[in-house]
Amino acid sequence: MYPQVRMRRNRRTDWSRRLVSENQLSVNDLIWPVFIQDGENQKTEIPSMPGVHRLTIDHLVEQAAAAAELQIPALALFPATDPSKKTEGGEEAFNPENLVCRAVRALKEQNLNLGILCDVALDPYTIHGQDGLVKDGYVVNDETIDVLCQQAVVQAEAGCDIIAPSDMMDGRIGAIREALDEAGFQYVQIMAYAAKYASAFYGPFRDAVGSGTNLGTGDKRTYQMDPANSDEAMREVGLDVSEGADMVMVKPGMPYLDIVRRVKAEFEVPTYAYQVSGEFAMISAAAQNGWLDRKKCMLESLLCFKRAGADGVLTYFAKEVAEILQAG
Ligand SMILES: NCC(=O)CCC(=O)O
Ligand SMILES: [Mg+2]
Repeated sequence: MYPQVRMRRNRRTDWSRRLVSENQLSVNDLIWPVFIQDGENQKTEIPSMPGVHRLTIDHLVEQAAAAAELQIPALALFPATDPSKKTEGGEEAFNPENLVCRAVRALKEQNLNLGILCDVALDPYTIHGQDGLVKDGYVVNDETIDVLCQQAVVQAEAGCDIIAPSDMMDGRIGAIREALDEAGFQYVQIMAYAAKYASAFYGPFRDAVGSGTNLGTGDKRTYQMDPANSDEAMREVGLDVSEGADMVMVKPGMPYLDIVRRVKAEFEVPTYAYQVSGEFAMISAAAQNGWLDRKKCMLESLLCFKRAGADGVLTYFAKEVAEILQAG
């Protein structure tokens, strides 16, 4: 067709590039994961996530107000549990006075226009670092679900807006939906970690919440998905949607954009990607070395989630990106 067709014609000027642009990143696409710890007026640096800190509740409240001001729609809370509170059965998960419930109540008191998302899984609370109860070396499904339902209900009681089961037990979405409804929380949303892979990209997160040392040389391959699989992700998402998930998530993000694309195309439900700690660490570390442009790579990686079909992204860059987007 050349020279009649010249693809470069539309790319020649800034205004034309903007005119033909197919996707955009907006502040409305961001969910900000935040690490929390016990204590007062403390921030603890996470060495494998440069610039990210674990915050005590007072600092969390400040950061949440800043996030709401920037119009970030939601925050996801991740507690670093005091090791003395970890047990074989993870009972601290359903203690209404646990760190995450206290943090949610403190945030809700502020009446911010900001959704609060809490994970449901036992890994922050167990000695072995697994997401469920362990019997004879195996993470047992149905017994775990009973505990997850209790955890979901105490989090909803504290004021959590979005319950996000990240455990990958079979059947937990339906069971948690029923438990929430029975407890009177018909309007608490569920974002299912529907296609969560057994990934090596979670390393820095486990440093941040302190579950890595508990997990040791263990892994989560009997419940999280094999990175080799894609059809299986469609079955997982289909089940979670049929059990009542309001939104679904694919995790990790960048190496799994094909999964995001398939989920959005096949199910047409609100679909999110989690740009996980290892992805954050890669971009941050390369930028610190002067090997990548931090701002450009951050924005490009997030735009690409949108192009793949994600309706939003959980990203540790959320606040930084929101500041850039709001500045125009
Ligand atoms: N359930 C939450 C996570 O496991 C986050 C993983 C990460 O950011 O690496
Ligand atoms: Mg599943």
